[in-house]
Amino acid sequence: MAYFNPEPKYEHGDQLKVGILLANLGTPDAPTAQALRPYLRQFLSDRRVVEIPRLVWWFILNGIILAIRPKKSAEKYASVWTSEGSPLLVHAKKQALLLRGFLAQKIQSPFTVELGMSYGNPSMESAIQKLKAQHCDRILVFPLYPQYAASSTASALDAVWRVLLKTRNMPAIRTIKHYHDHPAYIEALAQSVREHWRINGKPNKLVMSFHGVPKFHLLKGDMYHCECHKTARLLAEALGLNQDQYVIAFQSRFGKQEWLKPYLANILESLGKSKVNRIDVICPGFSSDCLETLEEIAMEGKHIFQSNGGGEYHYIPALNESEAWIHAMTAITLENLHGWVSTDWDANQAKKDAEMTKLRAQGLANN
Ligand SMILES: C=CC1=C(C)c2cc3[nH]c(cc4nc(cc5[nH]c(cc1n2)c(C)c5CCC(=O)O)C(CCC(=O)O)=C4C)c(C)c3C=C
Ligand SMILES: [Fe+2]
Ligand SMILES: [Fe+2]
Repeated sequence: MAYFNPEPKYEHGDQLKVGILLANLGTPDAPTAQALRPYLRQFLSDRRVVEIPRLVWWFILNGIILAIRPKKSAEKYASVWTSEGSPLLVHAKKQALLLRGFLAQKIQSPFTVELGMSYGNPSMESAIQKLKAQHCDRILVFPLYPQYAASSTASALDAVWRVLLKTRNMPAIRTIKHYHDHPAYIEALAQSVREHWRINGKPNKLVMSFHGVPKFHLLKGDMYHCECHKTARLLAEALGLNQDQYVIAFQSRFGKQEWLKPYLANILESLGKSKVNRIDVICPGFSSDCLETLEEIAMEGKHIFQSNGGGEYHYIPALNESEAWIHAMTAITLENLHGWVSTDWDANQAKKDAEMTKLRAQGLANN
């Protein structure tokens, strides 16, 4: 079998395009143990996700985790699965469609948008092949993680590089590292909170929960923790919250190692025990609702808080397809496409420049 992927047929004169590759984590194909096993194997074999010596980890993964977790996780997935499929994939597909539509209002040169996942389907390979088939010679990779983490953002990029290693005619590549402090992203979050408060009134505390990672990632130079804190501070500022009105927490601890603290479960337990009347929980690091938000936060989190004596518990949905978020995605994309596409701004500018040139030639303009 050939090592390199076949190149699409190219005729002289075929139009070259810019490709925008939305990259996300991925999800199982079905909420069943059979579908969970290959998904979890691929996910948990990623060295960026689990950094335990390979041989030791091989025995733990195959002997213990893949024997127990698929069934347990499948039950959790079944509780959030929709008629259209896994929430993560359903939202990611809609975001890709909407982004294409919003960009079409702004970009005047040929472009396209595809979605690729680090684990599971649609794979990064299939996404890049679709871009190549449409003659994309320049690709912007947009990982849908606001805060950079080696275990999420860099894993998505690794998946892209693995495909490119087998590509003969390499496209030019640009990548977006993060957008944790982008004003349009912060504003999209703030708008979703304000809208929730307009309908439901305000809570006693806003809990901002981020996906956790092992603590040693931070100690070894992964700045994810700092970026989560910056997002939280900017969101609190946008909402006019003082430090007593919000708290930051990290969720989804996996395994026995120490992870980033405070753990969400401990925060919810102590807020419950303090008999707090109402808390709202938002997950600013998740651009789409998924297992981690709909099951762990909206269901499990509520149970922890209320079984410890807490009152009302509101989960504020992820940004999903909100207009402000698609606007933010559009802004972030356009900022990273400078020089690769012509926008309506460029076209207007070109028109103005042409008019000025004409006026100057006629001696009518002074500057
Ligand atoms: C084993 C360690 C894990 C690290 C490190 C990790 C980092 C990390 N994950 C996300 C986002 C998501 N993770 C999701 C599911 C999920 N995460 C882990 C483990 C680690 N994640 C597992 C084993 C699973 C699978 C589900 C389960 O069996 O519990 C999801 C949801 C996917 C879905 O289909 O809905 C997301 C999203 C980030 C952003 C991150 C690092 C910052
Ligand atoms: Fe995770
Ligand atoms: Fe989790």
